[in-house]
Amino acid sequence: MEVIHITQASEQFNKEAHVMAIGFFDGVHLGHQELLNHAKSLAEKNNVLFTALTFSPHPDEVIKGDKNRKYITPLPQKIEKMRALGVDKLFVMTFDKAFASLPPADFINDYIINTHTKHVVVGFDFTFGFKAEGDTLLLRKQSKKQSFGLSVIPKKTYRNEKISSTLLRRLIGDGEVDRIPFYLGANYQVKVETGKKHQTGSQNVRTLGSYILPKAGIYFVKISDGRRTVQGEFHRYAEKDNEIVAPGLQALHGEELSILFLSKVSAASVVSV
Ligand SMILES: Cc1cc2nc3c(=O)[nH]c(=O)nc-3n(C[C@H](O)[C@H](O)[C@H](O)COP(=O)(O)O)c2cc1C
Ligand SMILES: Nc1ncnc2c1ncn2[C@@H]1O[C@H](COP(=O)(O)OP(=O)(O)O)[C@@H](O)[C@H]1O
Repeated sequence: MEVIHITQASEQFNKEAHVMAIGFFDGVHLGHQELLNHAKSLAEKNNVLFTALTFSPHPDEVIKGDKNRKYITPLPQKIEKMRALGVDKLFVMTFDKAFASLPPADFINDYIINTHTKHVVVGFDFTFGFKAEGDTLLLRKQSKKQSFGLSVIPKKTYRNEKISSTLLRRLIGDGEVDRIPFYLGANYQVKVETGKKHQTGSQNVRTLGSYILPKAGIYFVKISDGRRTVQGEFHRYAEKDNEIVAPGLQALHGEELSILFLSKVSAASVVSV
């Protein structure tokens, strides 16, 4: 997969025919996966490239000044998930004030028509352009006038709730990590770097990226250094460095580990320790 960072609002960034999925895609959850898989099968059927257009940072960082925004998948992890789903080219558009003020019609001309997009795939609630004035109805109208194909993916739900990055952020924040796989398709994973070891056997860790972390508490996790995976604990503190307990894993200072959140240790078992 090729990753193409775009910073110029009307730069010509692609010359080959392609089917393009558009969205922010934080988490690349099961709703996003359905959309991306649809784009992939259309691209394969038509023998053209499968591409995705995403943004960085999140529009809210620019529009609402939400500077310390946390993500389910910071950009490097989103890139890895896109690669795994078979995206041929990933366009990462820098979301800045200039881009945010682009009228919907200009977005269609500069990013869909001028980049040789044969078909666009978005979800039912996709919005775009200045003040988010563009929607799927406008895209449908323009797709007929400007001769590009359009698929609008219906809402994917789980137990009558829309699978969304907002819901996932809430579940992670509330520590309900055992419910994450129903929406994300996998357990929640974060990358950390190890720090100081304590005599009790625990070790400080700091996240490698702007991840959302579950609320303070103790979590059952799987910890991997890329060679070995062990079951352990993640101790999430509100006011001091987070720690892991990873029996059998001899992590040095400054090692990169991945943490897979399985469940929250129950309040009762915390008390009995
Ligand atoms: C060209 C362009 C301009 C945008 N301008 C605004 C804006 O002025 N205000 C806003 O709230 N969102 C704006 N957005 C963000 C979109 O409404 C939307 O959040 C973004 O395209 C990601 O779509 P998704 O959330 O469906 O993945 C803009 C998006 C694009 C592509
Ligand atoms: N549950 C879902 N079902 C269908 N499409 C979805 C779903 N969730 C998001 N999408 C689509 O995926 C793209 C990215 O959406 P985004 O806003 O990043 O996700 P979310 O709504 O989860 O925050 C958009 O085109 C959006 O309409």
